[in-house]
Amino acid sequence: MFRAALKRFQSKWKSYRHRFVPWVVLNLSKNEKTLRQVRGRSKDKLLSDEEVSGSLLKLFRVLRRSHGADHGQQLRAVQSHFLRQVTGDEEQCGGNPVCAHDAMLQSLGFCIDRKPSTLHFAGTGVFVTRGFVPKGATVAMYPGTVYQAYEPILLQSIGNPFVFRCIDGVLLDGNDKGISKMVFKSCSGRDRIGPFMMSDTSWLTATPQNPLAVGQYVNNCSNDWPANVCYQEYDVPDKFPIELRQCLPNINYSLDIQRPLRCVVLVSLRDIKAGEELFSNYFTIVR
Ligand SMILES: C[S@@+](CC[C@H](N)C(=O)[O-])C[C@H]1O[C@@H](n2cnc3c(N)ncnc32)[C@H](O)[C@@H]1O
Repeated sequence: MFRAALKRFQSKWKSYRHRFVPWVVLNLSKNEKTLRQVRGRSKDKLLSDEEVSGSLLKLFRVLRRSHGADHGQQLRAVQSHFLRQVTGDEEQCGGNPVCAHDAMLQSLGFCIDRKPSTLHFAGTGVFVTRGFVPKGATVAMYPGTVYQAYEPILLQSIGNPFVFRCIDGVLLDGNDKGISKMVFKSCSGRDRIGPFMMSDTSWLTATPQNPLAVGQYVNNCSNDWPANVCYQEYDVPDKFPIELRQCLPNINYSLDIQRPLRCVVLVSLRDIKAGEELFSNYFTIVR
């Protein structure tokens, strides 16, 4: 009898696609109405991988171009920073010489950023701060270390609400503190090809260079606040330009993984205006 109950539990558990394990255990019964159901894995993708690549490349190219301009501008930026301190004027974009948010607005037509959530006791959330997000846009990325289903993550996952699970069991640890942060930095320092880094570590700070990389802070929807974005897996294609991989906020935990890098993006389910908070669905059932 126990075995039958265990089997039933296992098959129900396996049908969940995305889950932040502690959250699901504690809240599933409260939020049954907000479950997202899809017919099969292939039906779950709202955007093709090519469309996701298209948006990322558009942003990354602008970011890299402005970064290239950085070197020439750095001295001027330091001078103007000093001047602003003297005159008391406010700096834009946390003091970055070139504003990542401007690059985002220019390339994607909107900006997102972290702010206290609209929901009580939900901590930080992610908001559209400028521009307009049309339905079916790549709105954010879920940063973090990528663990294959068979790799150990026990230590990093204890009390960690940022461990995201894909349907194939791949895990993304998007925690920007403690041991998770140390692991990401160490893997990122390890992987480089020639002069090129293979990932971006700035999502671990308050001012990510890739402003999309705040998706781990998107809160779960509720009955009053329906989901306006959903998660979608994106395997980085081989042809993704090597010099732009340094903008990707994901890295494999192990060096010798023989499959494309797994990223997860958030896609808008409807048009979203400036001022609105992003809400995803922490529970998706694949039937
Ligand atoms: C992936 S984190 C999201 C970021 C989180 N808000 C923060 O500030 O760190 C998931 C955690 O956010 C909180 N959270 C997410 N959605 C929520 C909601 N609808 N109501 C209350 N808390 C929520 C829960 O504490 C959950 O464990």
